[in-house]
Amino acid sequence: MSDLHDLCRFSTRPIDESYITQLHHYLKSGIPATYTVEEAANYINGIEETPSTTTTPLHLICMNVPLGCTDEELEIVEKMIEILLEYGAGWCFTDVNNETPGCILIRRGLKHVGKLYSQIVDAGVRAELLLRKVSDYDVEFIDPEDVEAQQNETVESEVVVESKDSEIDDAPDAPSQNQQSYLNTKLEYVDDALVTKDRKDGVMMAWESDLMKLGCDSLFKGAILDGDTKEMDSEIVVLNIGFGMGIIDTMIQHQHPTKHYICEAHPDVLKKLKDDGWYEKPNVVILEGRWQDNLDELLSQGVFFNGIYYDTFSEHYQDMLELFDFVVGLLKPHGVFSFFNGLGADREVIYEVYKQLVEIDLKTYGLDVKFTEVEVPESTLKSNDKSVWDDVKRSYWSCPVYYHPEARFIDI
Ligand SMILES: C[S@@+](CC[C@H](N)C(=O)[O-])C[C@H]1O[C@@H](n2cnc3c(N)ncnc32)[C@H](O)[C@@H]1O
Repeated sequence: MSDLHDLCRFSTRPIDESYITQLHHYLKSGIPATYTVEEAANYINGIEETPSTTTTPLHLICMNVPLGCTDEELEIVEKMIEILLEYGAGWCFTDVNNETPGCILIRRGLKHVGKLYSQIVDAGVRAELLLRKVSDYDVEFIDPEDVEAQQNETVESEVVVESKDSEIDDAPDAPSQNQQSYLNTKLEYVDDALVTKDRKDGVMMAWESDLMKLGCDSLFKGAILDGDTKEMDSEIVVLNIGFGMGIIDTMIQHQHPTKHYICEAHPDVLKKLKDDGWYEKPNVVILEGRWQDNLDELLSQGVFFNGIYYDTFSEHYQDMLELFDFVVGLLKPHGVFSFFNGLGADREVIYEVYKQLVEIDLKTYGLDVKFTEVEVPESTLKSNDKSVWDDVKRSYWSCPVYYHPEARFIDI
């Protein structure tokens, strides 16, 4: 334990300006804001190997900020967090309990106390935007510690950006991480889920039905031409990307759209579409293959949609950004774009970061996204005795609230 770590434990009260002075002193004297308790312990004990967990000063602050601190003390703690972040403290390092600083605040019931939590979420958004710029411009780092810090952050953030999955133990070529290996993997429809046959990764699960209902309703809101008179479009055309269990597509069919496009890439799912008679439905058009290989054609045909829904598997946030290019070209002026919002959803704080990021990204495409907060079934939380993940190897959800997105062009 170093002096910096001691300071972040708040062993003396009140927490006053002297904390700020000391923090500045340690950081200016060269102690990195990311200096971990594990590194300090190794240093003291003469151990050379790099520790696998990273308990940073930010973790200590979140762990030790007193529950009953005064407003003045809280302001000092917020200032300390601000300073540490300015000095490069990472927002998504994980400690020995696999918790980030934000996770600790949530566990301690401090999510809504002062600005502590939002400071960390904001830092997450900034870090993700910065990392993107760094990768875009291939920036070179001069200080090796900077490289290490960025790499550490990237480890987590790469995991986060998937549309449906994120657990750290997966190899980059695992079906959940790599689209080609997913498409080569056998799938299996079981009772309440679609899973990969060998690993039992959940591709789609019935507990999401209520969320699909929200998605379906959003698509048809894009058919309303005038909010006051409720005048409807004479032709209602919708596109769903990712059939899975066909939950949202069945709901869409019940609304009798003029045309219903379904884009699906996996051969086993396409077989299910055939077996279940989807090819014979008069208003259904099946686009076989990945959306990346199909949507160009729709653009050149001049097809426009009242609603577009996106819910795939084994895709990354970067894929979604590429999809936005098509969305703006394919959506009617009153149209609605929605998607299964599982971005970073296996960790609440990351889920919040991606909620803000996707809002920023959609805005650059002229789309304004509104989120509706929905409580998800308790059975989706792994802490429960009986959970929806019992027979599934990997879970992709661990947040109490779902943020249902509905995006429209900004001036509509
Ligand atoms: C989570 S499921 C969709 C579930 C669906 N929303 C429902 O209500 O049942 C994801 C589906 O997307 C498909 N998929 C994955 N990547 C795709 C891509 N690039 N283009 C089209 N479909 C894709 C998968 O094969 C899978 O059937």
